[in-house]
This record gives sequence, C-alpha cells and structure tokens, in this order.
Amino acid sequence: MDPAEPVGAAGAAGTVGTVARADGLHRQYGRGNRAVAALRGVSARFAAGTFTAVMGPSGSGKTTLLHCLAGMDRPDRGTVWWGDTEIGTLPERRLARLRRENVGFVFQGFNLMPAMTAAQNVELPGRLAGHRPERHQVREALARVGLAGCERQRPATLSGGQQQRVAIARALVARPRVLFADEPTGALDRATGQDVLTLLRRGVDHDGQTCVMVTHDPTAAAYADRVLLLADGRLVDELHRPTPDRVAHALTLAGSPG
Ligand SMILES: Nc1ncnc2c1ncn2[C@@H]1O[C@H](COP(=O)(O)OP(=O)(O)OP(=O)(O)O)[C@@H](O)[C@H]1O
Repeated sequence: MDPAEPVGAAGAAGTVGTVARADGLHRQYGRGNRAVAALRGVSARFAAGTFTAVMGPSGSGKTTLLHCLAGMDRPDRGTVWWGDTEIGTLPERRLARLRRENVGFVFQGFNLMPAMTAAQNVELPGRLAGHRPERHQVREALARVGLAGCERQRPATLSGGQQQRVAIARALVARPRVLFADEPTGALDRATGQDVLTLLRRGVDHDGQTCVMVTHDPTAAAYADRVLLLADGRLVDELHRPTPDRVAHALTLAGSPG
C-alpha cells in the first residue's frame, strides 16, 4: 500500500477492525548493567472507534508503549501495525508522512507555542509539513473542542483546560485514525480534566475516533472501554467496561499506582 494513504481499519492476518496493533514489543534503554527493559514482549490490538486506557505503576512502560505505537520510537524487537502497514519497515520520511496523516498526539503539558494564537497553534504541524490546513478546517477543529470564537487568543489568555482543548484540536485537525494521549488530564484540576475526558469520549462515540490514553487516574480510566494494565514492561491485565473501583483494585494488585 502507498504509505501516504490513510491506513484502513483492516489489519494484517485478518484483524478486521484493528486500526493499530503491537506484536511482541521489546524496548530496552541503555546497555550493560545500566540497561533498562521498558517493554518485555507487549502485544495489544486497538479496534476502530474504541477508547483504551493504559495504566500501571511508574516506570512500567506506558509512555514507551504509546511512543512505539505512535511511531515516535522504534521497538528493538516486535512489530507495530497501522492497519495493514508494518511501520518498522518504513524509512523515516515515509513514516513521518504516514504518522502525520494517521496519528494525533496529545501531551500532559499541552506543548503549545506561547507567541502563537490558538488557530496558529492548530495549523502549525500541518504548516511545518507543507500541508497547511484550510482556515475553515482550523475553525471547525476548534469548534469541535468547544472553542469556537477563540481562534485569535494566545495560550496565556486561556485556562489550562482550554489550552488542552487547543492541543486536542491540533491533534485532530488532520482527522487522524488514532489519537494518542499521554496523561492529558495530568496537569488539570478534576473538573477541567473531566471536561477533557468527556470530549475524548465524545470523539469516540460520535466521530468513531480511536483513542489510546495513558493515565494514572482510575476515574479517568473509567471513561475508556477497556484498560490495559502494564507492570514491569509486561501486559498483566485487561479490564473491559472499567469502573474506578475495579481499576483501583487491579492497580493495587499490579503494584503501587505511580
Ligand atoms: N529515554 C530513556 N532513556 C533511558 N531510560 C528510559 C528512557 N525512557 C524511559 N526509560 C525507562 O524505561 C522505563 C519505562 O519508562 P516509561 O516512561 O515508559 O514508563 P511509564 O510507565 O510511562 O512511567 P511514568 O508513569 O513514571 O511516566 C523506566 O524505567 C524509565 O526510567
């Protein structure tokens, strides 16, 4: 398949409906007696239009898994598939192009450019890649996250929750197949965090968005359809239709939440 095309929902080996897939991922940082095994054989599938939370104690490999799945880091062993494309075989430039069209990423710290307006922040990744989104697409992306009319505001004039919404609009403007979010509510107060989670949930329910989110918070994880629980670089549990209590209990079994 031409890697410039958006990936389909049909994965390899008959995994219809699978948008992203990890098979036997290993990732080690450092060498010798300083080596840290961040991932030790993690496999997982992410179906189209589903919301997955990734949880586990501090250092269990959550961010490493997200980065490998998003094509921002390469595993030492194992494969990552976006639809029927195995991304490990792609040269960096083609991977960057495919990533731009298929993957959105939201960070805990928003990562907005302070000197730019909300609209300029939303269009920045596309502009840098030579695919500046149309003005109406930027307006629509901001409207989808409840920020219609805020196009010309700079981050410092927006609340933390509004800044994270701008970051989500930036991640979604290119209509990616998968939205990855690494502790998107970690810097927000509870009520504002719940607004952001509701927004992510709505994207899944109404737009068929696929969302994969790292979180430490059992209440946040309960917005997802399932929870993947990592411990020491391994997938140790999977909860479907999680509730905060069940998640908290599973976390206790996996080690202290971190
Ligand atoms: N760039 C790096 N260089 C060296 N070690 C790293 C690097 N990135 C991660 N690690 C190590 O790999 C392990 C897994 O890290 P990772 O950030 O994936 O865990 P995490 O579950 O997301 O942790 P946290 O909840 O604290 O963010 C940790 O021991 C971490 O110190």
